[in-house]
Amino acid sequence: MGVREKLSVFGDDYDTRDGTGERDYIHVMDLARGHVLAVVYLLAGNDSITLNLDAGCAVSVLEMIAAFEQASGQKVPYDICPRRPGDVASVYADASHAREVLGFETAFDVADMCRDAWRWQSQNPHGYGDS
Ligand SMILES: O=c1ccn([C@@H]2O[C@H](COP(=O)(O)OP(=O)(O)O[C@H]3O[C@H](CO)[C@H](O)[C@H](O)[C@H]3O)[C@@H](O)[C@H]2O)c(=O)[nH]1
Repeated sequence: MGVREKLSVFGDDYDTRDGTGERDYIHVMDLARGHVLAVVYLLAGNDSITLNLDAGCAVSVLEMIAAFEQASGQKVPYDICPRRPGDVASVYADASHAREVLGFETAFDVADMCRDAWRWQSQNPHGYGDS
């Protein structure tokens, strides 16, 4: 925010709810907790398995922009641009395996993600810096 003049939204003609790309976003705290549950599972002597840690639902680019505007109280200026080469319309995962095996559930939603991202960004406008 305040660095680029506008956000480029890569395509609004996908076969999705609003035409923009959909992705399955997860709060970093949920992701970390999922990893802890996985370590506990392995330390209990269980075999290695492959599973998804995710929210299990798709959020579009325009929905994410709206959530970020809500969290920040600021307009996010954007342009609709051509599709980005290689992008697919919608990517989301099946969260049921992690729920059944690890008891994993996400505790945070997109509003929480935007709120926490905005708080960090506001407090660290230039990132972590060099120190
Ligand atoms: O400035 C931007 C950036 C992203 N998007 C859109 O936002 C969505 C998410 O884009 P990301 O680049 O954040 O994530 P992707 O899921 O498309 O791709 C990421 O996850 C992939 C694996 O799923 C690969 O690791 C890839 O390199 C990595 O960028 C897409 O619909 C993309 O078109 C925009 O509209 N504008």
